[in-house]
Amino acid sequence: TMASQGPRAPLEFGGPLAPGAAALMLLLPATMFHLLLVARSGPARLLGPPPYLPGLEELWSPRALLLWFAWLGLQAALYLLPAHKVAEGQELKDKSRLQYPINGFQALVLTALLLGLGVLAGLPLDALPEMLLPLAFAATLIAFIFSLLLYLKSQVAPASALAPGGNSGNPIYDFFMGRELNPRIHFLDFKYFCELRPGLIGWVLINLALLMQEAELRGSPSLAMWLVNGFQLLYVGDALWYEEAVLTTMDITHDGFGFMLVFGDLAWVPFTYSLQAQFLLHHPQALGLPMASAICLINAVGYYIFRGANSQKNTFRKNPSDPRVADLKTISTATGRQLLVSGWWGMVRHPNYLGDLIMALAWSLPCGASHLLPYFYLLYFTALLVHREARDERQCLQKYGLAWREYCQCVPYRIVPYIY
Ligand SMILES: NC(=O)C1=CN([C@@H]2O[C@H](COP(=O)(O)OP(=O)(O)OC[C@H]3O[C@@H](n4cnc5c(N)ncnc54)[C@H](OP(=O)(O)O)[C@@H]3O)[C@@H](O)[C@H]2O)C=CC1
Ligand SMILES: CC(C)=CCC[C@@H](C)[C@H]1CC=C2C3=C(CC[C@@]21C)[C@@]1(C)CC[C@H](O)C(C)(C)[C@@H]1CC3
Repeated sequence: TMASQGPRAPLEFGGPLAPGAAALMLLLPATMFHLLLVARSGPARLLGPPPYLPGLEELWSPRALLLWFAWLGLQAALYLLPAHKVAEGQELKDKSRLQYPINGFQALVLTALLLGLGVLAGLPLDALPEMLLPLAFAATLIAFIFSLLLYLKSQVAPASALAPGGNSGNPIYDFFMGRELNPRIHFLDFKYFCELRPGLIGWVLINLALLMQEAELRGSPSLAMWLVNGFQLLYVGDALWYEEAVLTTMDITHDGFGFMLVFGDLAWVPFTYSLQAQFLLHHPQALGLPMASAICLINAVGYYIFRGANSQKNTFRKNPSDPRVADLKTISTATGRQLLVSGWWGMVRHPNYLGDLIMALAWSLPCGASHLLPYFYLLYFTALLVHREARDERQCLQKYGLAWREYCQCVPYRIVPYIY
């Protein structure tokens, strides 16, 4: 059936004109290439001009495109392997629930095993850092083409399959936000697959390749490089271990799958989230044990809050009488669902964001204080989470009305206690 226009939602990124979707579609790839170029330049100035503008011959490489297809094929094959659990997503508009395989951690381990065997057999993993520019260019091309295919696919999707936010009727805005909520072919759910597999695992793979190249260059990887690799591997391992929790995030339940998420998942995450390791390869930092221990402590505190808060909410949402959460104070809402007002969710309204931000700081600190560049992730992530918090707040107010206002009165701070 042809899609009829579903309910119109307010535009979430300021409409199709600058600083809206069209501008972001240029700005996001431009920022990614800027970061890639600046990280390898001597001065490494985040706010300065890029050291040079690369020609097409430096960006375009059929080998890089082939590598991407091989990587996507490998991850899709691992996704389609039998899973120990198949989870059900949230209820959709038509009252149905989609099924999702829970085998992301297995995919991470199998990827590591396959790559380990590959390296033993002579796979030149340390050649990857040299290919970052063409790989990022290939990812950008794939993101544009894939988003276009998804936009076309959404034209033949039933109205009930459309996302609330990507259905404005403006083609540029809808291409950016994504029209269809959960585009999939049979069991292969594109958004769920892209959010957790090729980009996230690609990110730690790029980090590892940078570590190996540093070892080749300087005899052994630096302590700073070990810390960045370890912290970010923990983050990605955690995301895949608790994979099922992603099914309740707004990306899966509310946002369409358009250029923003496709580019975010496939290009932005692997190539900009690995910025600290890229910086360290070209700008080695001396890091003493006392400072390294302090940074590990900061990461551990951040992880403790992040995991504690996310697990507490997930446990509560699955079963409010679970003994681990049964003693927490709650507010009842008209929907029949309850809101936690003590424990982590009584400290601030988004304790998980706070933990995530503390970890972001710990990922930058090993890079020293001489440059702003390695702190880019912290700055971008603060902006992303402030914006995300505002969107979630709007959605919760709509869902829970007065009960949400009562929660805001009981827990007045959003992310940082007594500050914000
Ligand atoms: N590294 C990265 O680039 C990014 C990381 N993240 C991380 O992803 C994780 C998920 O974040 P996100 O999807 O934004 O949202 P959350 O996991 O914070 O979920 C928000 C939802 O939780 C429920 N909720 C809110 N308050 C309460 C309460 N007091 N008691 C019970 N339930 C409550 C509401 O949904 P309901 O009531 O319907 O259950 C609300 O919509 C976070 O840890 C975040 O830091 C996010 C974006 C990018
Ligand atoms: C600037 C730009 C292109 C924005 C797109 C935003 C995306 C990069 C992020 C939106 C939500 C994300 C999440 C994660 C990664 C970044 C994106 C895709 C996430 C998979 C990271 C790991 C976490 O543990 C998580 C699973 C909770 C998280 C989910 C949201």
